Amino acid sequence: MSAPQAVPSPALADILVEDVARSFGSVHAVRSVSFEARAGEVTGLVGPNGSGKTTLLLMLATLLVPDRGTIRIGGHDPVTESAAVRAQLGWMPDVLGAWPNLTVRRSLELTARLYDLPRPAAAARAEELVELVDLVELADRPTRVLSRGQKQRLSLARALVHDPRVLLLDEPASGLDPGARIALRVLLRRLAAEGRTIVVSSHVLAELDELADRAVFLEAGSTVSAERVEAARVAERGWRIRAIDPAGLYRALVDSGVDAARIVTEPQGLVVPLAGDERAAELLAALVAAGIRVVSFAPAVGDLEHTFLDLNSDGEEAR
Ligand SMILES: Nc1ncnc2c1ncn2[C@@H]1O[C@H](COP(=O)(O)OP(=O)(O)OP(=O)(O)O)[C@@H](O)[C@H]1O
Repeated sequence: MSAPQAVPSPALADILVEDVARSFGSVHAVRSVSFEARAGEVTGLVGPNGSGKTTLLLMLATLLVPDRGTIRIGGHDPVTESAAVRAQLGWMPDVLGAWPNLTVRRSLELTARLYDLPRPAAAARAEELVELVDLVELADRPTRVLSRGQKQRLSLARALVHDPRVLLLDEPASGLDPGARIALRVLLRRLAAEGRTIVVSSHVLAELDELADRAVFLEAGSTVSAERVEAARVAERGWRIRAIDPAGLYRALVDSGVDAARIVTEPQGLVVPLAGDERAAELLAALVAAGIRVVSFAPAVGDLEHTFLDLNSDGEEAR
């Protein structure tokens, strides 16, 4: 992820959100959110619990009316042109509201019929989708028997039924085992490469790091500014270093100016706080020049997680 924050530029935006707000009584769930999402890209929505991600997605999905601001999906307004928006949009909620007694196959057929597909086309689409999300073996079981991860996959299949150009996914990876997560990532990257616009909210930041082309950070219902995100991204973070000779590595780190009191020993290596890629590159060069046989040298957490944690610690200090 090289460009972590979406910067609005309406000409390129497939989804455009400008200064959107929504309250529930006295609770300001979304205070001021602005961002864009582009076709062919996966945009990640990142924020702590209660920061307004689901409320925002519901407004994009035409299911909740904003109190203020502008939303455009492919140029259409979800409030005044909800039919046009729904026709091009697939929505995967965080909890599947399935028809419990219908089979997986029937529930997909029925969803396709609701999108006006004729009966044979709906059956064929259901068949394609159970294969796509790997539910063939469960296709004739009622949806109530599905596990959480299997329900997530059915929910994704339902979102894809009408081959939408825009996909909104609320926590799609939650409940998925590691294999299913990789399959989801591969599928979403493929759908984006086909030119779709994909917005994903997730707490699984390592997952989003590999999936998202850009990220929008939310904090207490507002988008975090690009400047703050960049400052958090380049702030000091732990780098994990492993060498053939750990004791030699430790000595070389101290000789290179790293504060011994801040070196943390972990089973997978020594963790050292470093600010910025330049400093990391210098230290690696110094270790190699000192004859240390370095096996691995990488940030201890991914870009998104580091930025998220740094922004949150900012927020804590401000409170
Ligand atoms: N229908 C509602 N009525 C009252 N308050 C609500 C309603 N929906 C959301 N909220 C409140 O709005 C805030 C934002 O909630 P939202 O579900 O959008 O956050 P989120 O970022 O999706 O959280 P999480 O990561 O936990 O899913 C929370 O304080 C929540 O309690």
